[in-house]
Amino acid sequence: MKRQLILEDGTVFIGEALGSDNLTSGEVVFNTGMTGYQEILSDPSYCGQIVTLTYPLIGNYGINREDFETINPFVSGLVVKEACSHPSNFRSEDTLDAYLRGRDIPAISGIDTRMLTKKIRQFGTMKGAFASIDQSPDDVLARLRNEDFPTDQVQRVSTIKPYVVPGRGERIVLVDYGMKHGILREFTKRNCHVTVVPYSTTAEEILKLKPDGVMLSNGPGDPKDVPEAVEMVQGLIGKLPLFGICLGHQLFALACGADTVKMKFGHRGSNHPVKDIATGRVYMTSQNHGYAVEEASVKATDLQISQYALNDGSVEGLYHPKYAAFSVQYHPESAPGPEDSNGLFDEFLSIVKREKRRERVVCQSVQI
Ligand SMILES: NC(=O)CC[C@H](N)C(=O)O
Repeated sequence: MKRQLILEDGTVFIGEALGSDNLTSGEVVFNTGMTGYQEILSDPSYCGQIVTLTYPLIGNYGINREDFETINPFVSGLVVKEACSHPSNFRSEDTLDAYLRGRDIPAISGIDTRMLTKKIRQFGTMKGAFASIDQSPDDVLARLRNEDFPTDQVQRVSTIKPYVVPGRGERIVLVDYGMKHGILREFTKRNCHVTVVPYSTTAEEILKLKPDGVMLSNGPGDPKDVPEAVEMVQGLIGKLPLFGICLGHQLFALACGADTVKMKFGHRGSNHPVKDIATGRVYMTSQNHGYAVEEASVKATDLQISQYALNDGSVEGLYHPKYAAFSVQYHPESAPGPEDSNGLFDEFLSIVKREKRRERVVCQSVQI
């Protein structure tokens, strides 16, 4: 069965229907990873977006139990050149099409994804909608042009209640703005005692939990749509060690007085080179973001830039010179992608332990 993908600028792609028949709309973005479609589909940061995968064959290793980044996906749709219907992998339990249908995610295959990607690169990300073959593109366009991007994505994807993943190590509060489970895995792998809390948790509530450190997760949408999170981060800086990833990095920047901007087409892929200024080392990183911290705005704050993207020079890392707090725009938990920067979790935990020791020394001297 044929299906249409209609872009806000009037471009109409006709391809084959794939996945659910629940025809959605969303922001059309592209990801250049050669593998990792299962992690991409289940990354909550794609909430409200239709993801085009530039690698031409998708679904060839199927869908398995282990590679999900969340159980309930939030992506609005998927666009591929060729969808494989007969996957071959020892872990495969489902086809891409069956997964998409089961999770009510519409998709399209058989369109010129290179042309679509070049359009987005040239004109920037834009809205798009799936439509059945008999729908008039003009009607769909009229509806699409009147639609606003939602601003409540973080609220939609965050956990409703706090929950604990017990461990004998450091006590970490993980603020869930749309957390990829890879982040949780990194902490549990290191024996941490993790309390996952909703996006709207206040600084006071977090301090009451007496954690040793706080992790600000990734998440969908514009960081400026979650002012309560910025306020919460402001209430924690200097009181607890902080580590921010992606949306968490942007919230940390806003909390310190820097600004964020929407990028033309963002960074989404598994091979984005990032340079660390202090060491000169280049890391290949996994990325998925459409906003970035504006470099000029950082200069007016206490923050220091630690890393830059080599492709476009945008800010990729920040740290606070006075307090134990740092952040990165990319994904050190990878999933999918390279694990070059995985050591950042160890670095964070060694900062957490150092701060705990320092506090103990201060407490002992106060008692004396
Ligand atoms: N992966 C993320 O956390 C994305 C952050 C933010 N939603 C952006 O697109 O820039």
